[in-house]
Amino acid sequence: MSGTLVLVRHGQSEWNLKNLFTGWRDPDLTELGVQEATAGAKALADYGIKFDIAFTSDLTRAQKTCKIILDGVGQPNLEVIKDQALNERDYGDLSGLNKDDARAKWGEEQVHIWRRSYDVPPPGGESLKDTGARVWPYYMTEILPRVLRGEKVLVAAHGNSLRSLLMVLDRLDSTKILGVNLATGVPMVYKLNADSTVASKEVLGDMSGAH
Ligand SMILES: O=C(O)[C@@H](CO)OP(=O)(O)O
Repeated sequence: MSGTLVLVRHGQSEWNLKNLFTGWRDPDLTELGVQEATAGAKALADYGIKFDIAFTSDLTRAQKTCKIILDGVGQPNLEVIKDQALNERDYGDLSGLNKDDARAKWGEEQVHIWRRSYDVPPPGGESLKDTGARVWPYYMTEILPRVLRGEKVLVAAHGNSLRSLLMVLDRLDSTKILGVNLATGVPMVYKLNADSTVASKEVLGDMSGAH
């Protein structure tokens, strides 16, 4: 067994609350989002983990979640690497639109395909496959080598950038990933084998309400 990889989706953002497609737009966390990140931090503190390094995206909601977690586990000064490779999937022309308005305009099924399918991009945006094409190489070159060296690594990122990583870690194919939703602020603790496969996965919280 080698190191530990902790993945966490940012807490609720202002645009999650307003039900808007967000993508690369940069809203802040809501008060609830701060509470969710704080609860995730407490779960990790209770778990007893001390990180060696943290990664986050170029977006405020993930960076703040990362900071809240590091403060909560007593590591406020830990090095944090920020990279847009971990950004949310770019929602293109849908960015800033209301998700219910989009359903009324294009239909429930089309919107679900844009939101959760593997390889159908929203107009002008990235599919999950496109997102993976930047997340996976970044994971392979920057994150995984540290885990394989035995480090404990935090990744605070986004629903879809993390879904693309889950396809690799949980061996989910393009059909199975369709039904996967991540709750905000709930840490997923992976222990990896030396060959980079998953030895164990523990979810520190409730994923059931995720949508
Ligand atoms: O709006 C977004 O960028 C994402 C995450 O909130 O939405 P979805 O759940 O549709 O992937």
